[in-house]
Amino acid sequence: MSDASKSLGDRMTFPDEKKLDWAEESEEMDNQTQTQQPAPAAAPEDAEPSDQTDGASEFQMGSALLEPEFDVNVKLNDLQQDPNNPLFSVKEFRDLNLPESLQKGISSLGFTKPSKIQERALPLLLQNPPTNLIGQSQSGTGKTAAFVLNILSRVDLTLQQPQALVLAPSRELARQILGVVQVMGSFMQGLSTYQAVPDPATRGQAVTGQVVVGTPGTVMDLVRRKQLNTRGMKVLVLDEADNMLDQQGLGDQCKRVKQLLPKDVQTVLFSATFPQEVLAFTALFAPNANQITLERTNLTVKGIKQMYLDVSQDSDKYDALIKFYGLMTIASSIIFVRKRETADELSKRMTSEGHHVVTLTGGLEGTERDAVIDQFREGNAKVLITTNVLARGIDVQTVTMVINYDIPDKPAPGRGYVPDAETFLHRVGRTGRFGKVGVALTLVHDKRSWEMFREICQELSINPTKLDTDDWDNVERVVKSIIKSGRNKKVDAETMFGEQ
Ligand SMILES: Nc1ncnc2c1ncn2[C@@H]1O[C@H](COP(=O)(O)OP(=O)(O)OP(=O)(O)O)[C@@H](O)[C@H]1O
Repeated sequence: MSDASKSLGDRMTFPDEKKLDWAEESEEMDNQTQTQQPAPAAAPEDAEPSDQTDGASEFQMGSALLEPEFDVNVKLNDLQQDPNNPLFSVKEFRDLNLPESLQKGISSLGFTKPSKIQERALPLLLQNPPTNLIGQSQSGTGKTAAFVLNILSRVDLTLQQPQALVLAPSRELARQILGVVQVMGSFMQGLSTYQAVPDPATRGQAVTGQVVVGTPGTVMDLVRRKQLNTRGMKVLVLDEADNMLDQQGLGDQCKRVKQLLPKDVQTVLFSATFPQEVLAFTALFAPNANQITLERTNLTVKGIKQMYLDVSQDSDKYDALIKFYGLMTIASSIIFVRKRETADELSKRMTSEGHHVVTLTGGLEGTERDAVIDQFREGNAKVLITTNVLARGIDVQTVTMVINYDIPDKPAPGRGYVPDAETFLHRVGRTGRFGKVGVALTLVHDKRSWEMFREICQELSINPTKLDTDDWDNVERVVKSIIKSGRNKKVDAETMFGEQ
């Protein structure tokens, strides 16, 4: 029996009781369903969105985790020929009726064929009169290009006023999306953009950019101070929409912003996750929307190889992490922790031992955050330690490993903290992007963390491979073979996809 085909029970056995600290801690689219609503005869009245919110807010190992570009291209071609893969499409970009300038923009980004979400969402987005859309597809499958192409095809270059607004949950994601707008629109003569994130340098300026991308709080401030005129807005996009609408503060701001836009604004919501309870009120935010949704069992990205390290206690996590890094070459990696303090502590410790790491948390100033993420994107720093602030949307192609140093959790009314499968999925989705292979490593250190991880795995139908810290040579062998199986495009379906 291959490792991949063992049952969850076989592969996720309880850690050795002797090692446990039992104390509780304080702290594809063939399966993708597409529902097309008939286009409303007249623009629908904006329903008041529900206020039902939940509160919250070159280490070296035979270069195992360094992918040669050629390999990746060959594999991408193969994946895009496989009808069961989210990157597959029947159509070519030229079949999507996009203007010549955008075809050039697409080529300049190096895209040859659309992914499924692009192929399916774009015809729905581009139809007239415009209709709302709720679009779901796995992490790293090209949702950004889908909504950016719609926006750019609707911008009237003769009008120097804001016409489209994209809201994102973090400063880094807003900056990244703006970058895509700029490259994709680089052949649209006269296109102007505006980055609406906290920035003392632009305070007080009137916004004239045709495409505005920002975070909800800053956009709200700009509208309130009458710097951003919303009258000419034709498209509103919420990226990571489930997260935006599910959080008390962010959700309220998004709703307020929407109320200030023209009633017939095309509302577009994208995410890799739309939990059932959130879908109900996203539908109120984007009434009569066409919907492209995924079955819960299809949310995981097959190229992301799931593993876990079972250590004895919380205080052993650090040594295990360092040992793991010592084994291999990792192009770039992201370590997710629960709290800022852990990020700072980990960073101090790793730095003092000669590792080059950078840290990004909500505790930094905007300009510091920009400097850190830019350093990481440019490859000047290979290890990024962060909190959930960067769990969603961030696209850095060189990231071959994501580490869950702490297992993601969320508050649940009356139940304290419960495992957060959505955040897990978004975190690990920072690797394995658009057909690349990546590794997601989760650290488990006691009964509670093990149970949380098991719940997440069950919810997402993940069958992770256990790495035994008693035998590091074997860890190296296991990791190598798992990655190799993901790389080899000729491996049988079970070996490649059977484990998740
Ligand atoms: N058609 C395409 N061909 C090749 N590469 C593409 C294509 N579309 C998008 N990409 C690339 O795929 C990567 C992931 O795209 P994107 O960031 O839009 O994913 P996403 O679906 O929004 O993911 P997430 O859910 O994590 O936000 C980007 O680097 C993007 O440039």
